[in-house]
Amino acid sequence: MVSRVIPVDDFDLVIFGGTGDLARRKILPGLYRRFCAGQMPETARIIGAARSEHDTEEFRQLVRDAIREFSTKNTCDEGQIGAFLERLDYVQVDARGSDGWDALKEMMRDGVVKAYYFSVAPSLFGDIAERLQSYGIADESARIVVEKPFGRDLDSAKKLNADLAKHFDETQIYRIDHYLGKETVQNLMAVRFGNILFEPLWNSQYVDHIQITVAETVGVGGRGEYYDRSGAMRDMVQNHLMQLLCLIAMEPPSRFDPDAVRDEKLKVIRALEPVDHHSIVRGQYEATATEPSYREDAGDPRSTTESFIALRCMISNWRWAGTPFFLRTGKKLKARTSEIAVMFKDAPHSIFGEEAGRHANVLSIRLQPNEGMTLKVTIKEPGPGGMRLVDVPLDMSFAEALGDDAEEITDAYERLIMDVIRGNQTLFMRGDEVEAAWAWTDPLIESWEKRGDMPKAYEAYSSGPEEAAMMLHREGRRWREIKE
Ligand SMILES: NC(=O)C1=CN([C@@H]2O[C@H](COP(=O)(O)OP(=O)(O)OC[C@H]3O[C@@H](n4cnc5c(N)ncnc54)[C@H](OP(=O)(O)O)[C@@H]3O)[C@@H](O)[C@H]2O)C=CC1
Ligand SMILES: O=C1O[C@H](COP(=O)(O)O)[C@@H](O)[C@H](O)[C@H]1O
Repeated sequence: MVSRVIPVDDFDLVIFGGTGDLARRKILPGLYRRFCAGQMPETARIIGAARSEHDTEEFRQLVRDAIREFSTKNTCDEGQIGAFLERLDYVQVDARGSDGWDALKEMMRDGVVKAYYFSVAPSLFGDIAERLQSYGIADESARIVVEKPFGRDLDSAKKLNADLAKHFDETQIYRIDHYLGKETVQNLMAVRFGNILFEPLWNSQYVDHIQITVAETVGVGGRGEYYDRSGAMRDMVQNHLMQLLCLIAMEPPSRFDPDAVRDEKLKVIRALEPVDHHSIVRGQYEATATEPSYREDAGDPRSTTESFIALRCMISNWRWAGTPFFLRTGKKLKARTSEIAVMFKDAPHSIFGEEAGRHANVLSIRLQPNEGMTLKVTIKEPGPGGMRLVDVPLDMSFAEALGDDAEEITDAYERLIMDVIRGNQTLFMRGDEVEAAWAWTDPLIESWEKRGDMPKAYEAYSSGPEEAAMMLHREGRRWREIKE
């Protein structure tokens, strides 16, 4: 299978925070891969902009080092790295002052797509947006890309939206949620809406429940200070897990276009019921013999922030009434795996008698690692032993299905940046979606804060606190195993 790479229009992309961690780990290596894939026009340019002083050569060296360190799927040689670096420039800019803005304006070309990636602390978003306009650097076709976290509650998100809206139209604002750029997430829409097979079963009549798991093996060391102010709810649930929930639960949009898709996602968020405290389990990882506990990583021996959370959510609409959605995410869990599992109901009547046991179909959608989908189906056990039933997987690993092209599965960031250049907002969050997501999460957080609920301790590299397992056991269900 040969994938087609369609070059994007010529562009000038400015990365504010071009020397920072995210730019070095994700954005610049991602752009380099798009360059290698032939998606970047000959004259496209990338301008790093940050506070520290560098000349262009120093910035190029920083990017060369970043590509070598972080470009895992590196299929290019040093010659190509050199050719890519030719596209790079650097400008020293103070987001809060006047230094560098005239120089940046001088560097921007007319007649090409202008994109500005705000890979800086959110407290600088408003300052940069304001200066892009007051220095006449951004025209009405320019795009801005803003990173998470988009606020820490409804009020701060509203303020951020209002600050950006003073200078940019909503059609120019690209709020990144990198989970939306993951290959399988888009495949989820292709599978749901490109096949007749699943959609008739996609409702509470046939689906017993849905599990969304994003498990990480890493702890919060190194990001402890940021993380301790956020916790798993703000860091992962309010954005990534809710976006996955929306894509699984939404009604078919009339078209695969930005507003049609985002309108449907918004309806899901607005239909989410409040979650009471019996349906939330929060946890913190313990120390191992050699590694610190969450509280040590966070630098606060009394921290009540959760490094794990599990929730039971209900959606109040005709399609999903009665079907629980279980979400869970956490650090230092047993394996790094992200999966959506659609757990279908048992067949209404077994013609094979009680001894055949109970069998239910499961559709597992794996985001990472080993992107792919597995449908567990029931068949007759091979051999002469009579009508005995077994469950077997119908497995579609994207790597196997795509053969050599599996290498070409693009990383979320590179896909999303190319969408920005193309002017396609489908995989970006709209302002009202972000606000609706905070409107749902705020009361849950306030409720556990008011109650003084303490997170449960869990053993590092386990499946999380026992209480999370109990939450499902109480109703005769169980979590899927966390495994790669
Ligand atoms: N790192 C990550 O894995 C992730 C990060 N994010 C988000 O991405 C954004 C960037 O994060 P990250 O790269 O980690 O942050 P870093 O602290 O590593 O980098 C910050 C960048 O901002 C620049 N900067 C700081 N102050 C100014 C200023 N006054 N004017 C101009 N530039 C300035 C810094 O320049 P200099 O170095 O020259 O001072 C640096 O390039 C944040 O919003 C973060 O929440 C989101 C998801 C993951
Ligand atoms: O946004 C974030 O995501 C990462 C997990 O991303 P993944 O693509 O590696 O699954 C998470 O570690 C981080 O805490 C969070 O801010």
